[in-house]
Amino acid sequence: MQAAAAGNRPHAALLASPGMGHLIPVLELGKRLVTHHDIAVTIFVVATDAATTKSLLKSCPTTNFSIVPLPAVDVSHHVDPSDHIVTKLLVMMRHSIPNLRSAISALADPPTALIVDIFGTSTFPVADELGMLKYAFDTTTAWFLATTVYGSSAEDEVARHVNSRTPLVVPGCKPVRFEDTLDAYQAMGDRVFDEFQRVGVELATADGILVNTWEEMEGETLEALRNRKALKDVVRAPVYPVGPLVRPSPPLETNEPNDVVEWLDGQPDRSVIYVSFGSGGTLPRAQLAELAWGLELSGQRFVWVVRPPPVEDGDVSAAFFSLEEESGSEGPQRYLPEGFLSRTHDRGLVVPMWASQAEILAHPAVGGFLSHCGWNSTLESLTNGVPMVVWPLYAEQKLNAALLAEELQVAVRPGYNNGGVVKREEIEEMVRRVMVAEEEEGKAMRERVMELKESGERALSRKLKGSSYSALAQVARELELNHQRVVAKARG
Ligand SMILES: O=c1ccn([C@@H]2O[C@H](COP(=O)(O)OP(=O)(O)O[C@H]3O[C@H](CO)[C@@H](O)[C@H](O)[C@H]3O)[C@@H](O)[C@H]2O)c(=O)[nH]1
Repeated sequence: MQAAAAGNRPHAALLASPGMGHLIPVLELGKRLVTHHDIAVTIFVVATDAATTKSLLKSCPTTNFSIVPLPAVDVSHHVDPSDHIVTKLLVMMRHSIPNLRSAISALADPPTALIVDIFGTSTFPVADELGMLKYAFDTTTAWFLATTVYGSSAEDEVARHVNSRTPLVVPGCKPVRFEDTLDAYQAMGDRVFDEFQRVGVELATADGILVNTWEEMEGETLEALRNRKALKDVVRAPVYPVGPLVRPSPPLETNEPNDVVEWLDGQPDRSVIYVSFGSGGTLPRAQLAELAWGLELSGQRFVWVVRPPPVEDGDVSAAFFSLEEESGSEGPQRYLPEGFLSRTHDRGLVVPMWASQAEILAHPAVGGFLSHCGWNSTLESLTNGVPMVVWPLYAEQKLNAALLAEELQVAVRPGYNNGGVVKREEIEEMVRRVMVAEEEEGKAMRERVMELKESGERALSRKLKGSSYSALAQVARELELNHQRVVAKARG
């Protein structure tokens, strides 16, 4: 834990739900509020893997920035082990409300705003009780935000979408195909659906919603969230696109020895495809084998972060709460095809469980990313100019895949196969389409990615007063005004 935030500037409490995919963008938002907008920040973190969290703290500001872990809550009596990951997260966050309330109340410098990620909206009443402004931070796309809020107000339309497998038409946005829809909608009738619908309702009560996207990335959807009557009526709160907020790769002087980076140093530029399924993704055993074969047949260099297959084949988010290294010495050999590691040892690196992804994607040797398209991984890829093979697994990832492959055309994706195994030939072909330098398609994708990378940089630029910089500056102004009101009231 670092020193408590203090001083006369506005102070915001940020709340991160479990999982690196939520903690990382919340930390980045906090850093930016401190360094660019002179806001003091305290970040409350609900149970996340301690070792990896520690590694993230190295690049955090040392003043006006504190991190407070909230005590772990035992929700085993409130969720079933088979419940969807989204249900588990939402229940954990709800049961963290008393801890959050006492932790905020214990701060010497009381924060005047609460900013929560999308799983933390149930804590808004704490902000109301303590007279704080309340903001949500959508750590994924504007399209997801529009769908979630609209879907919570149009249950009949969602039911039609699910039952007749027709697209969900969210006003002003690209329609959501059933095949790309949110996990929570596909599970209509299960607990996760009701839990998720509640998020949409709570989101609509925020004083503002920050989104990790930018104007050039999702201009049309952002416009719909702002101006289209049908959506504006359900969203109500102003929407602030503040992205792309991504974890920087460590600056050179703080680099620690890293085997993967050393290996990449020896490879030609843009010759390596990086393969990873985010902080919680795993593949069933049969799919792991096909992926190994596909990579081998593609003839391309690769770095692959591998996790053991889940006990239940369908449980593709199995590693979400547990990133423990495997015990025993066999490691990935146990579940990869026999001889794969020795046949590919001169052009491939298999990394068990976790790799320093931000550094890897920033390396010039990396020319493609096969990813589950979690939004942080996506942004890390785009901001490094790396086109993708997108392989969505759960949550809103199919929506992201559609955006990347069809709308932005910076990725290829497997055909729909109803959850079956993607075959080695298809994997080989996708990898080659992105990686082989002579492929026109790959070249065109790379150019589009570079345009997005540059537009993202412009959006964040303080000097150019870019759109995302200005949106966060507006939020900071609101915090400042509220802070002044609170100070004036306290003085009587
Ligand atoms: O070996 C690894 C694996 C992951 N990461 C980092 O962990 C983060 C993973 O985030 P993300 O790519 O968004 O994946 P998830 O952890 O799966 O993210 C959850 O949160 C995202 C943002 O809300 C959603 O888009 C996803 O669907 C949801 O699963 C990224 O910053 C990665 O760089 C590493 O550093 N090393």
